[in-house]
Amino acid sequence: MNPLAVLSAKEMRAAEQAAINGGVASAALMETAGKQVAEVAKQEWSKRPVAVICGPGNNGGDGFVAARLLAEAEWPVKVVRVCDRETLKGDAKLMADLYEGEVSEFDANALAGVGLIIDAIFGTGLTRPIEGDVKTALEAINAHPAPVLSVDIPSGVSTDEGAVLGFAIQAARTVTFHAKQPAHLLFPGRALCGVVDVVDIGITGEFDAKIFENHPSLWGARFPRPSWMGHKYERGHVMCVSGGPMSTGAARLAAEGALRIGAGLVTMLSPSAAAPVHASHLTSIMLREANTADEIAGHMQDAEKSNLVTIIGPATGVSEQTRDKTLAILNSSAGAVLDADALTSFAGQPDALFDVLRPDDVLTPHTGEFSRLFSVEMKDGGKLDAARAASKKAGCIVVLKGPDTIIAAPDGLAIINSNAPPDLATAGSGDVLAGLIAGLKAQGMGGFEAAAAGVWFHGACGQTIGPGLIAEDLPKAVPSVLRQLLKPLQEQDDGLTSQQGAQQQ
Ligand SMILES: NC(=O)C1=CN([C@@H]2O[C@H](COP(=O)(O)OP(=O)(O)OC[C@H]3O[C@@H](n4cnc5c(N)ncnc54)[C@H](OP(=O)(O)O)[C@@H]3O)[C@@H](O)[C@H]2O)[C@@H](O)CC1
Ligand SMILES: Nc1ncnc2c1ncn2[C@@H]1O[C@H](COP(=O)(O)OP(=O)(O)O)[C@@H](O)[C@H]1O
Ligand SMILES: [K+]
Repeated sequence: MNPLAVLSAKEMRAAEQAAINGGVASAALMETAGKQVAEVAKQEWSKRPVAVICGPGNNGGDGFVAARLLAEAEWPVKVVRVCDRETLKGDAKLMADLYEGEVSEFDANALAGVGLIIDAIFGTGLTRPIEGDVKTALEAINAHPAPVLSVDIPSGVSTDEGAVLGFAIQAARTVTFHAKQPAHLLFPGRALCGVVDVVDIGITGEFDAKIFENHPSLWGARFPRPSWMGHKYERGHVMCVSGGPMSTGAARLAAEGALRIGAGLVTMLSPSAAAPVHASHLTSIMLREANTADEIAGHMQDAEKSNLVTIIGPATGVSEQTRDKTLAILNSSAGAVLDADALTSFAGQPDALFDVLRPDDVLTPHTGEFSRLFSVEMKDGGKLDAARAASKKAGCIVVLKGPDTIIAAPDGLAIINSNAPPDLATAGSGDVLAGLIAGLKAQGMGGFEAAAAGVWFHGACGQTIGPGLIAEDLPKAVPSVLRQLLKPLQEQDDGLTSQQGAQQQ
């Protein structure tokens, strides 16, 4: 299975069942899961008194295995149950029976003197909000100074959404099995996991995953590189629609993003009143006047000369005019990246937009713009489903931005980004992202891959700059990230070329 695949709770159960159908005993899977938890505890912490807190299901079963193996390694172990003994069944009961030490019920003294807490209370089987005695136990765990190692997922976090159901454990580290689940990548779940270890427990076989964690190995093979004999017209053309004279910076940031990521030509389409402002700033980016939707449509005819992608939205203003200009782009043969005001201009009449979007067009809303356009209230943990549903509804690629940006395609495929530092939460950074995506799309990447690559690049540039980042820095960081990304790909190519040479000799 692709190591970047992200599985839902249902898919995890299906993968587990497929392994069992293939001849692996379910108790063997639990034994390996508990063993891996004990191994991580031993690797990460010195020997110390450990409390293993076990819940009523198989997550608790993993806890009993870890407790047995840590006790065998002569760790001082205390097992604490947060359920009635009678509720344990199947493999969890088997593992509880195999544990020979004392098991107590959770009370005020349960955590006295411990230096590590293993949270095996709830995993993928959490079905309702945490309350009552269980909540009291979780609160006591979070209030205790010892670090927490969570089994599979911090108890209280919903696997498929990453939302807190009532109350949740704050872990220092989380050991999960076979593949990550959405909650390991989506906030607030991601922050509650601490460091995530994905460990093998013997589940093999292919799985038709629909969700992936963003990484160059998903799209690196299609990442554009200039060819020896190439010229600028082969590297695509990005046009960027500017706002009025007092709102020109956002469009320039987008244009610079597109140029830096390798678009052969970038042209600013500016209202006449704003053209002198752009003229005093732009050098390698070309400038043309375009005041009306008809004039924008005229410029879109350049799509016949080279692969043209047009960005509209960054500081273009929320207006009927922006709506008409957007429709002019979508009714031409130019590709489109729609951001900010181009999206909000269709709030209240989204069908006028959805009716003309094409499958490869890209929308890049932040959660506010998303809520306005798709008329959904964003709630914690609802992001993945919301982005996938929106993509299907709009019939194009949707990039729902934030610390855990989702890239969704109408066929249900989705990528969750995980490399963006919080320094990116600064004015204009989203404008640069629109430019990066458009620049990659103009160079021939499909909308979904261009969006995933652009979002990853944006995060990598953010990391390169770090604290103090302003949006203007992002395009300048592109060359060093490009160098890092393309070097391993170049080495692969060189290896291939020398092998071919050796074969020919
Ligand atoms: N998939 C795999 O490959 C492998 C999975 N493995 C492990 O199995 C784990 C999943 O196990 P699981 O399905 O038994 O669910 P789990 O999370 O233990 O909890 C279910 C129990 O909690 C209860 N309950 C729920 N919500 C509650 C609440 N708010 N407050 C109170 N009670 C609540 C619920 O009760 P019910 O809803 O039925 O009333 C039920 O009794 C998975 O995370 C991993 O650790 C590994 O062993 C091996 C390979
Ligand atoms: N806390 C955060 N951590 C990481 N990235 C973030 C965070 N907040 C915002 N971002 C990223 O910063 C960019 C902000 O874009 P946007 O909200 O459109 O701002 P602007 O319109 O000012 O450009 C998006 O790419 C988003 O994913
Ligand atoms: K847990």
